Order: sequence, then C-alpha cells, then structure tokens
Amino acid sequence: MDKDTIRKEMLAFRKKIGVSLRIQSARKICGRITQLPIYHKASSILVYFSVRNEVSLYPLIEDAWVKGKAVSLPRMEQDEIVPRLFTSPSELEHGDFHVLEPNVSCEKVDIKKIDLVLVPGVAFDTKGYRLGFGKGHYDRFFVHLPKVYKCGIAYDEQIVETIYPEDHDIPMDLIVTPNRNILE
Ligand SMILES: Nc1nc2c(c(=O)[nH]1)N(C=O)[C@@H](CNc1ccc(C(=O)N[C@@H](CCC(=O)O)C(=O)O)cc1)CN2
Ligand SMILES: Nc1ncnc2c1ncn2[C@@H]1O[C@H](COP(=O)(O)OP(=O)(O)OP(=O)(O)O)[C@@H](O)[C@H]1O
Repeated sequence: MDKDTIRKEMLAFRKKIGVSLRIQSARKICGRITQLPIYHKASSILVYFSVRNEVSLYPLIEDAWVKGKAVSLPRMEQDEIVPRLFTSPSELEHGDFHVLEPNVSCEKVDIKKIDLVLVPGVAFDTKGYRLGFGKGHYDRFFVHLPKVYKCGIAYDEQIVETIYPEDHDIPMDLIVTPNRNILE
C-alpha cells in the first residue's frame, strides 16, 4: 500500500456512504466532541464545512454558537488556510475546491487565539498521522501554530495502520470517530 492507494480506497469508501450513516456518524462524533474537556475550555475553534461525504460538523457548530464560542472556517487565500469567522450560512461562498468558505467580509480570526482545530482527512493512522488531498494545506497551516490542539475527524473505516508519514506530516493530538477516541 502507498499514500495514493489509501487515498483512492478511502475516497471510494466515502462515495458509498448513505445518508442515514452520514447523519448518524455526524451526531455521534459531535456528541463525543462536546464531551471533551478541551472543547469545554475552548473559546475559539476552527472547524470545516464538509464536502464529498466528509463527516459533517454542523451539529457541533450549532452547539458552539449556543455556547458563545467563536467558530471559524478555513478560507483559501493564496493557497494558504486563512481562518475567518463563521456566523451565518448566508456569508458562505464556494471556494476553489467547491468547499463553502466564509466570504472576504467575514472577520479574520487571530490564529494565536484558536484553542482547537477539527481537521478533516481522507485517512488517519493509529499514531495520529493524517492523509489529506495531497496539497499539504493543513500541514503548512500547522507550522504557524504548532501548539494548537488538533483533533482529526473520520469514519471508523478511515483509520488505517499507517499512512506512511513523511517529515512534514504533523500528527493529531486526538482522532474522533463515531465509535472511538484514538490517542486519548
Ligand atoms: N471540508 C474541507 N474543507 C477544507 C479542506 C478539506 O479537506 N475539507 N482543506 C484541506 O486541505 C482545505 C481546502 N483544500 C481542499 C483541497 C482539495 C479538496 C478536494 O476535495 N479535492 C478533491 C477534488 C478536487 C476537485 O474538485 O477538483 C481531490 O483532490 O480529489 C478539498 C479542499 C481547507 N478547507
Ligand atoms: N510544512 C511544509 N512546508 C512546505 N511544503 C509542505 C509542508 N508540508 C507539506 N508540504 C508539501 O505539500 C505536499 C502534500 O503533502 P501531503 O501529501 O502530506 O498532503 P496531505 O496532508 O495529504 O494533504 P492536505 O493537507 O492538503 O489535505 C507535499 O508534496 C509536501 O512537499
């Protein structure tokens, strides 16, 4: 196995997921996150807006809003992740990869104040390493905030033994799936 093979298999798996498993998984994962002490303490969180059958974090976003946390989403600017505040779906627009992103009128969020980042992935391994779309966006972003708490989000089937990490790969602190918390 190599990175490209894992990527292909996992994307094929995600394509097959039905709506009920998707909704159930999102609920379970968001329920697990709301129980984490790091989530309770966090006042600023960077989440993602799901695409192509990624686990949806919408239930968590609503919980975070209710609790008065600052919720930001990545906006791609010059190929870099720039977190901007997410306050309403009406302020979203489609970015380069058809991902919904905050528009330029949304406030930029001070990355030093972010307490928790929920990270989408194509696969994760049991040591916390992440495989994404191969563009290195999150790895390059984490270089700017090495100490932030990084929580990978995935379906159980997306957990593999190794993703063959390279020097630039930055491991997660925790991975949450519908049925387990890995590395906790
Ligand atoms: N929901 C979500 N938001 C995110 C990411 C992500 O992986 N998921 N990103 C993570 O970096 C950044 C945006 N970069 C992305 C890079 C590639 C693709 C993607 O879906 N690529 C597919 C298809 C591309 C296409 O439509 O042409 C691919 O490469 O197969 C998505 C986001 C920040 N926001
Ligand atoms: N810190 C970094 N500085 C410069 N380039 C980097 C850095 N991290 C990763 N890259 C580059 O990004 C490319 C993609 O890396 P990798 O295959 O690990 O991406 P990925 O984690 O799967 O994808 P993504 O983060 O976009 O979802 C690599 O070719 C690598 O050289």
